[in-house]
Amino acid sequence: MNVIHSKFPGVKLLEPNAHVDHRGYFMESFNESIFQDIGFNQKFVQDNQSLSKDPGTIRGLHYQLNPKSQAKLVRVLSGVIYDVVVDIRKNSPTFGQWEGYILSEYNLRQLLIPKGFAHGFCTLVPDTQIYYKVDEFYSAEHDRGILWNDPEMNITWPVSNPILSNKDERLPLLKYAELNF
Ligand SMILES: Cc1cn([C@H]2C[C@H](O)[C@@H](COP(=O)(O)OP(=O)(O)O[C@H]3O[C@H](C)C(=O)[C@H](O)[C@H]3O)O2)c(=O)[nH]c1=O
Repeated sequence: MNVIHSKFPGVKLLEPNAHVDHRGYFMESFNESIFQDIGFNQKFVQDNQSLSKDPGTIRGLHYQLNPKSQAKLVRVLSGVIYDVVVDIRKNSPTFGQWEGYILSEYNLRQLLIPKGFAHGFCTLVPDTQIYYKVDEFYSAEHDRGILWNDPEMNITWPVSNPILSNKDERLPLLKYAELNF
């Protein structure tokens, strides 16, 4: 597993070792020992999967409030996404800063996102399916979000008129978001 560090301590891009042969490839898509080796000792308790039919779909930016905040391990089963994290830890020197990464069925990259970050992605091709592990169960009452195109965050998305859920269309700006990290 190759580990690529990001601008945020704790946010890491992971490149699994794919064993390629004439049939295709095999890889260990998750191995707990590797996460212990990189200092991630939380236990994943829930797996999620979503399909976005059209390119230019943005899901996010989402997070759960403490005590139900979630670390996430995101990967792409099929398709390509531009995956974005935003530091929402109020006392962090990088509060409100973001970074984006291309995850795809081709680069097999996975993104490890610790608690304290909002997460969202934009699909770049049709029928993109993502699969991600979280270390805290879903809690609708702790589910929060930040508007994708908040001008202060100024995220450079690959689309300007995305497909959004009704919920995501009405998310607050970061400065009005409820945060307790
Ligand atoms: C997240 C979640 C949702 N749901 C239900 C709630 C809604 O009735 C339905 C769709 O939920 P939502 O529109 O929040 O799904 P996404 O827009 O894909 O949100 C997710 O995508 C962004 C990028 C994330 O990082 C979050 O993990 C997650 O919020 O599934 C559940 O039953 N369990 C869950 O864990």
